Amino acid sequence: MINLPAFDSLSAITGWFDAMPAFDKAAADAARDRQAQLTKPPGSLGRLEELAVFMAGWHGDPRPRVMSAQSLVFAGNHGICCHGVNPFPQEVTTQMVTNFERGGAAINQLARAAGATLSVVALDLERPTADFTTGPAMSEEECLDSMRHGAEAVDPAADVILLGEMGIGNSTVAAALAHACFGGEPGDWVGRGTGADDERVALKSSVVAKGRQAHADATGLGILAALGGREQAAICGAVLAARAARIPVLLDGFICSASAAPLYAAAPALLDHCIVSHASAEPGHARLCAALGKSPLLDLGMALGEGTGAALALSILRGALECHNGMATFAEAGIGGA
Ligand SMILES: O=C(O)c1ccc[n+]([C@@H]2O[C@H](COP(=O)([O-])O)[C@@H](O)[C@H]2O)c1
Ligand SMILES: Cc1cc2nc[nH]c2cc1C
Repeated sequence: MINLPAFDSLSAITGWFDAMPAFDKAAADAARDRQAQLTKPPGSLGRLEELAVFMAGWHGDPRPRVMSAQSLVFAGNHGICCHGVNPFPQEVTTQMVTNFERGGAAINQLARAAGATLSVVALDLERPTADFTTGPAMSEEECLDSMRHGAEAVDPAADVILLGEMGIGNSTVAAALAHACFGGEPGDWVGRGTGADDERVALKSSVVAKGRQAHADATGLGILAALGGREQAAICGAVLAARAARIPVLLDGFICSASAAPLYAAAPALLDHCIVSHASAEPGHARLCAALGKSPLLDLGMALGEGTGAALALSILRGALECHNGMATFAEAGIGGA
């Protein structure tokens, strides 16, 4: 398990932030130097070059490798489903967890294809969070407990962590988190999720507006407890644990990015070791990525969740590191530089 102080209170967690490991600039500079010597025109591997430098800085190693990749899917249920924000019934969360366990979901195929292990963590599915329009979704203790579960699930031996989620109704939760962290109108963050029609989209906006009204004073990790769900809290715990162990993180789509937003609201540098793996088809994701200062790696028109975009991004990351470590330099290949 990764060594972190006890998850005693949300304010105590905020106190850890300054002591979290930072990017190793010397290792990143050495990786950048190597990129300049590889047998290609400078910059011609585009984002792959940035990925290699990013991995070097977080691993503290100019020649970073991905020997072990862990995909983590957190599942939770949500009190706001009582408003009818979800086209699919809430039981689908548990049914999909069974599907993950039997190997039948998209993430099973994509994690295997990308060479990642898959761990699924179901968080108290029989006991949905509370309806955030009338009170906090989670008590501080409930929120801390889910953060702890998320942190404990991270494999300290992993070289990269892929985060994903499953939770019927959580596109409304994600919109509420993004709205509370970054402002704007509820409609800026609400989308169709698993297939809401226009009427249901309008209902989702009104639920998000009521949630914000009910928790207007919430800031930072207080937003996570007030408006989030257990899988969102677990994602935050996993992001913190990965950071403590210098393990880079691939965040999945809209829901996963919004889940991490309260950490950004508490201290923007806390997401420096995270990459947004793909641009979700949910319309609020572009705005959310801009607010987080992240540029998604892929854009495949996907909006599934489960960590599917993160699994696909792992293959890109592997390609980047194969080039970084395996290519010859101009000197080695006897090719004249520019
Ligand atoms: O992360 C995304 O980009 C994303 C976009 C739309 C839907 N989802 C998934 O769909 C579920 C939430 O949708 P809904 O309609 O029930 O709020 C949840 O299980 C998410 O994993 C995920
Ligand atoms: C079937 C189904 C699969 C999912 N995977 C992630 N969210 C989902 C939502 C539904 C409804």
